[in-house]
Amino acid sequence: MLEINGLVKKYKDFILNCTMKVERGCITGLVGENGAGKSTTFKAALGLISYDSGDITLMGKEPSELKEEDKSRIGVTLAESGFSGYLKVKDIIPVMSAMYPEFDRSRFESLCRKFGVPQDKYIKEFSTGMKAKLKVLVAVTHSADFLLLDEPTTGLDVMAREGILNLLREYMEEDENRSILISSHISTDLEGLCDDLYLIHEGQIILHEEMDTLLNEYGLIKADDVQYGKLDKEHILSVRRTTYGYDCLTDQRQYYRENYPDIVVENGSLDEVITMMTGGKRL
Ligand SMILES: Nc1ncnc2c1ncn2[C@@H]1O[C@H](COP(=O)(O)OP(=O)(O)OP(=O)(O)O)[C@@H](O)[C@H]1O
Repeated sequence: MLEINGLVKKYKDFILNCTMKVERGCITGLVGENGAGKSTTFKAALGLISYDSGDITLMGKEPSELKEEDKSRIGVTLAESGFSGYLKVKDIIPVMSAMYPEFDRSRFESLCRKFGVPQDKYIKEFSTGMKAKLKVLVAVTHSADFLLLDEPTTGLDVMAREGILNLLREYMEEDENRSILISSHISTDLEGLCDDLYLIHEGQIILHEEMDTLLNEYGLIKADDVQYGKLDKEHILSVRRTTYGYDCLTDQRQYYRENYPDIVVENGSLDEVITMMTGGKRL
């Protein structure tokens, strides 16, 4: 669905260097802290910004070659985009119908009711969460094959977040050929949703792994100074000094459990994997 190879985008004090792939039928997550380069990646993929080098193929074409018909098969939410505040939801319905041949008006209206998005109120009077929900509801109601969702859950409360994540799961279940690329700095959003995860840090992809592997094979070793000294470092990805010794991130927790029964090896949450990869010393 999307292939990015050696994308380089330079700003004054920032360089993005990104290679990633979104497979058909998969939900791929892009996680990273503020300013890591998530939105820049999305904008480049959609042809909204120029880039210095690299190749991008979106649904088989370069972004600049995408025709209106191709674009109508993509559902997009961008962090800083949105509808004019001087419109009401009922005003944007005819616009959506004109733009997207497959726009499903009745589903859109029913989702607006379900998610508490008012149809008769100016968008400028919407709360942050209402605006965020509206963007996702538009993206999922025109039979797109591919959703590119940049921070779709930002500003949503816990219940609304869960509702939107469920909506995305349903969207995928409806057609096995669909795909989603979703970014977030909230790792728990991605943990229960994505098949595949990329971690971006200071413009670089520093980790790419299947979610199952991350959750089932990664682990956090808690070693004191002596234990750390004896530890085989072969499968250690990063290390962080602690008050009692060292925390070590491994992608083979079972190996350490079997070979070092005296050392604590925790499963490690996705948050811990991210913190260790971005804040620890990578080996
Ligand atoms: N138009 C621009 N001109 C100059 N620098 C820019 C521009 N757009 C983005 N940047 C810089 O590129 C870097 C990456 O920004 P980007 O918006 O891609 O990050 P992000 O991962 O989406 O962050 P956030 O989670 O805060 O939205 C930042 O240092 C930002 O200041």
